[in-house]
Amino acid sequence: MAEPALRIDGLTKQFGGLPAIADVSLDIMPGERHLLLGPNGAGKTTLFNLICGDLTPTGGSIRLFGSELVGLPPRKRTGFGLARTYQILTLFPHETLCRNVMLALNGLRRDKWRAWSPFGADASLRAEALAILDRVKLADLADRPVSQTAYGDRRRLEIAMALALAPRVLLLDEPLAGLSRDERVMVQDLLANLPEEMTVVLIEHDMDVALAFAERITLLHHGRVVTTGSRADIAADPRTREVYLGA
Ligand SMILES: Nc1ncnc2c1ncn2[C@@H]1O[C@H](COP(=O)(O)OP(=O)(O)OP(=O)(O)O)[C@@H](O)[C@H]1O
Repeated sequence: MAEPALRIDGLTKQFGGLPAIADVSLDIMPGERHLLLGPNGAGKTTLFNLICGDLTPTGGSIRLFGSELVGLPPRKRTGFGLARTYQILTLFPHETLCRNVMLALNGLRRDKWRAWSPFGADASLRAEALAILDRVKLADLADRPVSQTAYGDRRRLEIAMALALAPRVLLLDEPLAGLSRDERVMVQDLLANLPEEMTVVLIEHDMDVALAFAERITLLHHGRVVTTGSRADIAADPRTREVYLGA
């Protein structure tokens, strides 16, 4: 059997005495579209924070294509092929959209400190950034500062910056939150056309979108995995109803 893209084993995170993630084990296979489902406070964002290194687990292991991530700083994890978007925007507001993407691309380049090639004048880097902005239909706004763009544009820019990292595993935290109807269609279309080999883990509260996208689903509740399975498995499982209805 192929090696999982992401193998989480016995993962635990306590805040004070309370476990936000409790003994979570989960395999996500290469190219899988995986949805993390669960009511508010279930631990979905905490799990993302642990995977990308914004939080340190109390115990357990997280392997990306066999390499242990626990103990590595977030930048190193990016180098292994991991990228994420945040519910809270993390952009450089006074830089243009194009320069934001160039900065993301530049972070991957080995020759980033080449003193004789001023960053802003790097034509190939700019062309690459423009191509990525085009994928999220933002090429028209390339030279506008982020601070002068609408919320929906920023959310799409954030996805563009994650794509600029050419990730093998992409974590998307509510990519549709706060978007207009047109923008939602645009992002849904973008999600549907991500490279097949890219593994995507999604947190999304819009069930229609989430279920249309995901092949496998993990239901979390109180920081624990209740069940993992296909859409049909999760829909038929009485525990799904119990978790959502608090029965
Ligand atoms: N930095 C923190 N300090 C203390 N407790 C935290 C911290 N971050 C999360 N928690 C707690 O961990 C639990 C899980 O929160 P988390 O944000 O991961 O849930 P979630 O499933 O992403 O919820 P939502 O759907 O509302 O975003 C909650 O009880 C939350 O209060």
